[in-house]
Amino acid sequence: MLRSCAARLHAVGALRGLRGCARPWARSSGPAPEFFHEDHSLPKPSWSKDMRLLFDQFMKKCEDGSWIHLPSYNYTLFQRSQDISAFIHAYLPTASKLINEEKLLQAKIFTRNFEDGLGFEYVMFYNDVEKRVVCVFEGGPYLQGMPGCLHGGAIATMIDATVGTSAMIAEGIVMTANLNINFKRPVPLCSVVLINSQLDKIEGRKLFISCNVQSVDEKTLYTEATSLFIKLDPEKQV
Ligand SMILES: CCCCCCCCCCCCCCCC(=O)SCCNC(=O)CCNC(=O)[C@H](O)C(C)(C)COP(=O)(O)OP(=O)(O)OC[C@H]1O[C@@H](n2cnc3c(N)ncnc32)[C@H](O)[C@@H]1OP(=O)(O)O
Repeated sequence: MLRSCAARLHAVGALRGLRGCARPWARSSGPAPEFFHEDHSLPKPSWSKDMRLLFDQFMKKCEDGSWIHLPSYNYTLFQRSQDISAFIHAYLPTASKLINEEKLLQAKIFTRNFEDGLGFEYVMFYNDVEKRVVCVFEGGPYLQGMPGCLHGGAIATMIDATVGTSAMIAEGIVMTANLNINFKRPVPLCSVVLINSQLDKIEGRKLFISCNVQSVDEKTLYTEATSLFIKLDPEKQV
């Protein structure tokens, strides 16, 4: 069990471009530039007290191995242009005709490219036995929708990132096919919330993952969501 979990996390690491991880579609290998390796899921001066407290609580749970802290980077999906190109041609051949590969070199994960404390601050933890990913998330002032509230698109983004991480850990290269969200209460801007995801079932290439967003004291249920992810099949020519 531990070995397969480690293998899947290794695969997620590969998706995130960790140094030394195998990338089966990659045509080249070699060291990545250092800036790829700053882990943005570690405490920063901009984090609130609640964010730090929850980070510490989950890190404590990691000590016996039941939970795993998932690192997070802000760089492009892959380290070299050949890798990007190989990935897109293997998995997204139809889309590849419309993609400007030069621009791809500037691509970054958009949740990780605001100045510290202004946008998406988050850290995720994974429990293999329970098939859960929990995200501790604080949406900064640049994510405002209605005055004083977090933009619904920002909430949807973080739900997608959380359930997407769960799907990638389970099955590797996946895409969101369906994301169904009920916004039940507005999320106060700059408050910390817990995004709890649960892998419900896998049927062939389909992964069903549910999710909720709660206040830190778990008294307020802000959002509920269900999602469907599809494991990409290179034979299908999406
Ligand atoms: C690789 C990532 C690296 C990331 C690096 C790390 C960074 C950290 C990131 C954190 C995580 C972020 C996660 C973000 C993830 C996105 O946001 S992805 C972006 C948004 N999604 C998209 O653009 C997907 C667009 N859609 C598609 O490309 C295609 O529809 C799909 C989803 C690939 C499926 O196409 P397909 O492989 O041809 O599947 P198809 O054979 O049609 O259907 C397979 C089955 O699924 C069912 N199905 C398909 N679609 C649906 C649907 N919408 N509703 C219900 N059933 C459906 C079919 O009915 C079929 O069922 P069965 O007949 O087998 O029972």
